[in-house]
Amino acid sequence: MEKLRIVGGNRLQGEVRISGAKNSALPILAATLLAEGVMRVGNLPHLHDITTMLELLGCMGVEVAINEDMSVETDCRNVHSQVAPYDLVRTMRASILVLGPLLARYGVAEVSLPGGCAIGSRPVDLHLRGMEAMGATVEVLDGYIRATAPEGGRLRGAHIFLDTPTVTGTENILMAAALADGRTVIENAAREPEVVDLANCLNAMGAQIKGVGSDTLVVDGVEKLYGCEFRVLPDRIETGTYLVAAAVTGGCVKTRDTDPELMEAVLIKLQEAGATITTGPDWIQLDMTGRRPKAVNIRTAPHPAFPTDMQAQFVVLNAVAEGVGTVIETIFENRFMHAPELVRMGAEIHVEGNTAIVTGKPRLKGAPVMATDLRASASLVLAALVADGTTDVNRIYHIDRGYECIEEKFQQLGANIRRVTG
Ligand SMILES: CC(=O)N[C@H]1[C@@H](OP(=O)(O)OP(=O)(O)OC[C@H]2O[C@@H](n3ccc(=O)[nH]c3=O)[C@H](O)[C@@H]2O)O[C@H](CO)[C@@H](O)[C@@H]1O
Ligand SMILES: C=C(OP(=O)(O)O)C(=O)O
Repeated sequence: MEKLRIVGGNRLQGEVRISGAKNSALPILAATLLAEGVMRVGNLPHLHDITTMLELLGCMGVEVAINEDMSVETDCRNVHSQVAPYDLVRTMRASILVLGPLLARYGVAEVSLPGGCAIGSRPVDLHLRGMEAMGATVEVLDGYIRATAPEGGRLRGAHIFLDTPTVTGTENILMAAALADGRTVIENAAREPEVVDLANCLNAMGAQIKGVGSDTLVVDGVEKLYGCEFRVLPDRIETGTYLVAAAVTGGCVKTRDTDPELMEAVLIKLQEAGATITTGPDWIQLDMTGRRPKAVNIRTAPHPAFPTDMQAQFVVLNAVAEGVGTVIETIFENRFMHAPELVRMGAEIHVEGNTAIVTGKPRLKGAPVMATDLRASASLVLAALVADGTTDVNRIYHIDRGYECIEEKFQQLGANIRRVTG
């Protein structure tokens, strides 16, 4: 098994290129199922989850051509299956994103029910209720969601109120509504930049979506969507992770090909921690000038508030900061799996329910640690970068789901990090 071996203590300096956003690329690739003609998607990150999504599309009969610049071309002419099998869905929950497009375009979908995962139970009831509101018959049988469009094979527009602004739920309903008969209104919709990116892509394909970026999306269904060229937006979570790496090591890092407008809540907290942030249209630089960060209080909530996908990284920031920081996780019920591993590295963290109280220590100590989910893994890498001695981060397949070339990018910034086997 591969692991990352990190010797801590180097102050990170330099520039790093930010990849396309995983959480935008995945729904956009699923949306290619809706296109008549060839779709070309650019700025795709080189990640396991992207490979899994391409494999999933491939097993349904989508023809996928990968270009050297990591853009892909998809052609749905020969789609012969509307099944998302367990073996692929279990490795990537986001496979659920094919449900809406399959049902809208082909009138049927059979998608393995994604199970719970380390961070929480993560039900998909709101996705299913949305499809039912649009007239679909949905049943869960033998671990599979089996959904069928009403007679005539076309979903109907509907008024849908989401109990909670689910990100992939909003995306699934949006894709289904784009080809439905009539108007769909999605209220309490998620407003994450990745939902906006998908909506912009669908509109470029010929969809009629209004209210993009707000919590009320109005979709007038069209009969056909067409292929187009679309470039995925930059990954705000990858950007934030490299900025926190600079902050905890007292360094100065410029993230390139990113977008400061996507991450206001995170940048405000980094400034509160004592970092000097400068930005341009497509870059963000964080300079810590060798100082230790100050502890900050964090409360995760749907966009535009502080993102849950940056929570673990800020627990590490607080773990090495001056003072005490309170971190409240309101999105997922079990997203503090990094805390016990960080405690093994000398951090002082007390978790009670959805709150972690983190008392900063001047130093952490290297140790073998185990990653349990994607952002928890990233947080362990950040802790290792600042810890005394060597840390082995095990089970890094989680990291490879979400961070492109992580060791090369950190090496470029002066970190002592390498991938080892065994
Ligand atoms: C591929 C992708 O984009 N993943 C992101 C997406 O996950 P994902 O879309 O799975 O997360 P959701 O926004 O759906 O989850 C938010 C909350 O809603 C609950 N819920 C969700 C759906 C549902 O049908 N019923 C229900 O109760 C969930 O359990 C959770 O408590 O948004 C999360 C929250 O920003 C991020 O952490 C993930 O990185
Ligand atoms: C939780 C995440 O991803 P996923 O929804 O794919 O599990 C994440 O990107 O942090």
